Amino acid sequence: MTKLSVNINKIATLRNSRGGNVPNLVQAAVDIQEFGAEGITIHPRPDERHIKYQDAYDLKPVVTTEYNIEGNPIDNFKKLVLEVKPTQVTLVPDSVDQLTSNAGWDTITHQSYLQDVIAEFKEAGIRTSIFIDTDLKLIEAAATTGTDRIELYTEHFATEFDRGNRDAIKPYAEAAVLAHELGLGINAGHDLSLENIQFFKQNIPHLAEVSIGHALISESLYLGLQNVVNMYLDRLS
Ligand SMILES: CC(=O)[C@@H](O)[C@H](O)COP(=O)(O)O
Ligand SMILES: NCC(=O)COP(=O)(O)O
Repeated sequence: MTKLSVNINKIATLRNSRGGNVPNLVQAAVDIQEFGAEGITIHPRPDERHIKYQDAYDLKPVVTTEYNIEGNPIDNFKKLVLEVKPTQVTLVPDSVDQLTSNAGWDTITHQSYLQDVIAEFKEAGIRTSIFIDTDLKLIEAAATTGTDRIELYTEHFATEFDRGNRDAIKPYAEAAVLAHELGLGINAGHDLSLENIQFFKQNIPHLAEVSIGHALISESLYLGLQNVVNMYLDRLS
């Protein structure tokens, strides 16, 4: 079964645009879970452009499914995650000012750093995942970091899918097969959408979770949030 974790960053973007509390992020998380989503994801960036650090604390009591906090493990982020204790932390090698996530970890170069950070979160009882590309050498090195899971970075797949290139799925399928053989759980995310999610799901073995935000919230502007959540669940079933 592949769990749908809804990334609510873009709801926070809308909320912040007027400086108040509309739409209410906590209520949105409650409703999204009632609509059937199996997780809530947030990505508090250092500039708090959308999710604020306080949101991570405010959401903790209402996320009764799986709570996934994503980010670069800088000191403030590590402190936040260790205090909030979500179900899962997903480590992403983002720089402070980049527009969005655009690369996975170099698990070879950063092997010892990742080992230390992952050990700290695992010691706190938090499941770990690391954002990664499909390079098989990087997948192999991910296994020795001690991480519970990897999150396949799916932007390239989504871009190629839009161009009609269905062969772009092959590196992701190969990476998933290797990761499973190495004992790694498999998540995926970035630019997944109603258009591409079913094809992705059908071709990726052992897919435990997808985290989807930008497309899902954009699609909800036209089709409604509850309807879109259920459309994703149908495509993932
Ligand atoms: C790691 C990942 O792919 C998502 O967390 C994505 O980065 C969302 O971040 P933004 O909503 O800031 O684009
Ligand atoms: N980890 C991916 C995520 O949380 C959402 O990415 P996107 O769907 O906003 O591109």
